[in-house]
Amino acid sequence: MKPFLSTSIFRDRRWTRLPTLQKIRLISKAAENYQHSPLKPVLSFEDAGLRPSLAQAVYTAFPNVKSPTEIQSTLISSVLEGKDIILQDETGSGKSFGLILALLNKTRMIFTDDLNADRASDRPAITSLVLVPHRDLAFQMMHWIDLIAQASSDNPPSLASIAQVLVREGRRHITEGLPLIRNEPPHVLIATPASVVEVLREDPNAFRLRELSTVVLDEVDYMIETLPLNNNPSKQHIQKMNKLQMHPGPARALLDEIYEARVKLNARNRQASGDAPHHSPQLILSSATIRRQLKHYFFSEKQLLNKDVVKIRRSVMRLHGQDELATDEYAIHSVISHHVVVASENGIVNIPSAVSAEEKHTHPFGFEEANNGPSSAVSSSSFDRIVDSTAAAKFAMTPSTLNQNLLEAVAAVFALDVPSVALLVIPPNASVHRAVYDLREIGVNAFGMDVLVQDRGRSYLLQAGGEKKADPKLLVCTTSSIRGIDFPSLTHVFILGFNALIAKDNWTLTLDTYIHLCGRVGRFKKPGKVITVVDEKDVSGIDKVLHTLDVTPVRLNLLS
Ligand SMILES: Nc1ncnc2c1ncn2[C@@H]1O[C@H](COP(=O)(O)OP(=O)(O)OP(=O)(O)O)[C@@H](O)[C@H]1O
Repeated sequence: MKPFLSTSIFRDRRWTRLPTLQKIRLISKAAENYQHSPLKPVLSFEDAGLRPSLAQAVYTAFPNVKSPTEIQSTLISSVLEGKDIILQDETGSGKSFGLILALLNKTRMIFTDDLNADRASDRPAITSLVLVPHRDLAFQMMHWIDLIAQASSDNPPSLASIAQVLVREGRRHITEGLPLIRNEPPHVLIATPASVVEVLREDPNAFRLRELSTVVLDEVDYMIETLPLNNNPSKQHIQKMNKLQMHPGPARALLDEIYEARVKLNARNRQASGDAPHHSPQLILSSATIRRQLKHYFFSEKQLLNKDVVKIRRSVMRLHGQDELATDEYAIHSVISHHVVVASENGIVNIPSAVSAEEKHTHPFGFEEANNGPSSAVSSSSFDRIVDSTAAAKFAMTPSTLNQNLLEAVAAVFALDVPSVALLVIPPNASVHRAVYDLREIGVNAFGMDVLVQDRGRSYLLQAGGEKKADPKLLVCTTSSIRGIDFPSLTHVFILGFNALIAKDNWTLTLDTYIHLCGRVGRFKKPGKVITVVDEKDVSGIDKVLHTLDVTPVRLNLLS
């Protein structure tokens, strides 16, 4: 038998042949025609299809989780029926959580190897591969699974055989986790696409992708880059398209590899009779923001999906045309209040277009009591643990590239308004270490976010309350590690350097970035504040984003 991946990009780095421009221009009829699945009524997790022992462990591990949402009911039963799924609902509605439960419930894949005529041996294989955009989301999912396994009363197997994470981690070589995966293949492998590609390049037999039962792409639109559909593309647009096909990125490359057979079958069957049957592995795409261009990629350009895909969605905020739900049903309009602070040498003020909270009828916040006075001073010894002393010495000698007026503004609002924990999101190319250093220099209790470290994120993965703490924390991260992160006790998101988040020539992407950043609060309809801190030249940019999303900025009274 031909060794798996022997002619693939993982070994010799040859890329798939470029589709013609004409093909790219075709807008799929299949993508336009497929139907939404009717949502199932909310019953219990057992009724949705979870084993009673798994459902019981979920109730014990997550006391707030009492029954599935409509979306989760429909999702769990569709996953268990083996259907391809597109899952789209607003941020914080429980998509990832529902997915993990459904995957844990799937039957474990076991293969029988014929060692010789007399002896056959059963070999457990990886049942589901969950692809996520960054390591923190992988570890967050792993944490959920760990809690469920611990709460399980039916003597579960080792955690490693239930789930493992494969991501790039500091100086650790990516292949270091491989022996464990080989010896004890997990039921669910959670990985970033880049780490799977990297491992398979080094060892094409590291794991058998063809034996997978399910492949999930959570935050799919972040991992599969697509360009807006354009029937009259400019030269520049065509150049970008060609570049994307020459350098497809790890998620695209991995899907090409896993679904090679399905793509061929679909192409043949569509020519013959219009649609193809399912071909394993089951493919699940999930995000709050799945736009037309991405569907076009899966249905037309790659022919990975057919119209028999199950589309599960409740509320999708459309950027063009009519929304399906009343505006106040979206968390972004109802429970999240949006603020824009303009910082300059002269101080900080509200954006001119902001209205008062009374005019906006904002949701009353459960954390009204302001934390007056500056946040606790940071001792140099605790500082050394967070930014190592060599880095600190270097930072002290070099000017920061971060705008200090903006940092001062964050520090002021943080000190006056944040009861327990807030997130500060900085542009993808900015240094988290440097931002933490600069913030600590002005007295802010800042940490680089890391869900593996207790006081930098791990302890916030479960806490529900937004109660006032003596030493509120500011967790700093970049836009590339924010997707899907769920800190139930988070009340504030600060966004810095908004200009760097504006995607030139891709307005939808800019809007989606804002939607996901502010989606860290307002989760499961809990109130939260998003505070974008800009300098004067970026006022019109953020105004345009808010206006397009039908969001009215609210004045922060503490500035007046
Ligand atoms: N049925 C439920 N009842 C109560 N809480 C739930 C339920 N399902 C999920 N949650 C909680 O909702 C929170 C958000 O879940 P999750 O991260 O899965 O949302 P998401 O839709 O994937 O968000 P994003 O789009 O930002 O990735 C989690 O804290 C989870 O524990």
